[in-house]
Amino acid sequence: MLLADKTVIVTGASRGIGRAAARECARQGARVVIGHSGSSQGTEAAYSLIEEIKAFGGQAIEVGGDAADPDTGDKLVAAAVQAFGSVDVFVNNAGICPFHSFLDMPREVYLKTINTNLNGAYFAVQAAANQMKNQGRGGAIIAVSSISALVGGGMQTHYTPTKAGLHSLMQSCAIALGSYGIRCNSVLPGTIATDINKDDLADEEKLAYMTSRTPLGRLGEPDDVAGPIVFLASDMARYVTGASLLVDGGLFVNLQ
Ligand SMILES: NC(=O)C1=CN([C@@H]2O[C@H](COP(=O)(O)OP(=O)(O)OC[C@H]3O[C@@H](n4cnc5c(N)ncnc54)[C@H](O)[C@@H]3O)[C@@H](O)[C@H]2O)C=CC1
Ligand SMILES: C[C@H](O)[C@@H]1OC(=O)[C@H](O)[C@@H]1O
Repeated sequence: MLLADKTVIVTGASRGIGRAAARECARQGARVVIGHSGSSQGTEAAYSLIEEIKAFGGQAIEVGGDAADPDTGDKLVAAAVQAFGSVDVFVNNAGICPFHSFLDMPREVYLKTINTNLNGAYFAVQAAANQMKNQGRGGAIIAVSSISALVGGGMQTHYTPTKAGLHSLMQSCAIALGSYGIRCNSVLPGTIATDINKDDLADEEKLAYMTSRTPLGRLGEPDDVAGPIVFLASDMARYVTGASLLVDGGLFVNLQ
C-alpha cells in the first residue's frame, strides 16, 4: 500500500475529485481527514464516505469548515493530530467555479471565488506545513490546480487566476519548504465531469465540443485524478517537488 501509516487531509472531500482522492488514499492505507463545507449536505456526504472507507477496513474522520476562512486549515490540522497524531499529506482540493462573464462580474462572486480557491488555501497550506515541520519527518502537499492555470476561459476570469495562483504557490512552497523535506506539487485536471460543471456541460453542444477536444476521447472522472494525487503523496514521488502534473486526457496539447 502506497500510503500506509500516513495521515492525509483532503479538503472538499465530500464529493467529486476530493471524495475520490480521499477514498483512494484510504485504500492505499492512509488515515484520512475528510474536509467538507460544514453544510448539512456536506456533513451527510462526509459520513457516507466514512462508512465506505470503514467497509474496506480504513480509518477516516470528518471536519466541517468554510475553505474561505483562514482558520479552517488550523482546524483541520488540529483534528488530524488529535485523531491520528500527525499530518503527513495535505491535499488542497476545495474549490468553486461559478461561470460568469467578465464585463459584469459581480464583486461578491469574484471575491468569493478568490477567497475560497486561493486565500483560504494559502493559510491551510501554511497550517499543514507548520505541523509537518514540527513533526520533523517531511511531508507532501498537493494542490488541485487546473489546466486553467495555463490557459484562459472567457467565463472563468475570476477562476483561472486562482488556479494559476495555486500552481505558483506550490512552486514557491517547494523552495520555502524543501529544506524540511516537505514536497509541494500540483495536479492540473482538464475537464472532469463533476457537480462543478454539471450545469455548464448540460449544454449538449458544449459537452460534445469538450469531449471532441480531448485526445483520449472522453471527459475525465474523479477517479482519474485520484491516482495521480496518490502518486504525488507517496514515497514513489520522493524526488518530485515543485512539479505540476496535467491530468487532462491530452486536452492541453491538442492545438490541431
Ligand atoms: N471538475 C473539473 O473539470 C475540474 C476541477 N478542478 C478543481 O477540482 C477541485 C474539486 O472540484 P470538483 O470535484 O470538480 O467539484 P465539486 O463541486 O464536485 O467539488 C468541490 C468540493 O469543494 C467543496 N467546497 C466548495 N466550496 C467550499 C467551501 N467554501 N468550503 C469548503 N468546501 C467547499 C465542495 O463542498 C465539494 O466537496 C476544485 O478545486 C476545482 O477547481 C480543476 C480542474 C478541472
Ligand atoms: C469547471 C470547469 O469545467 C473545469 O474546471 C477547470 O478548472 C477547467 O477549466 C475545467 O473545464
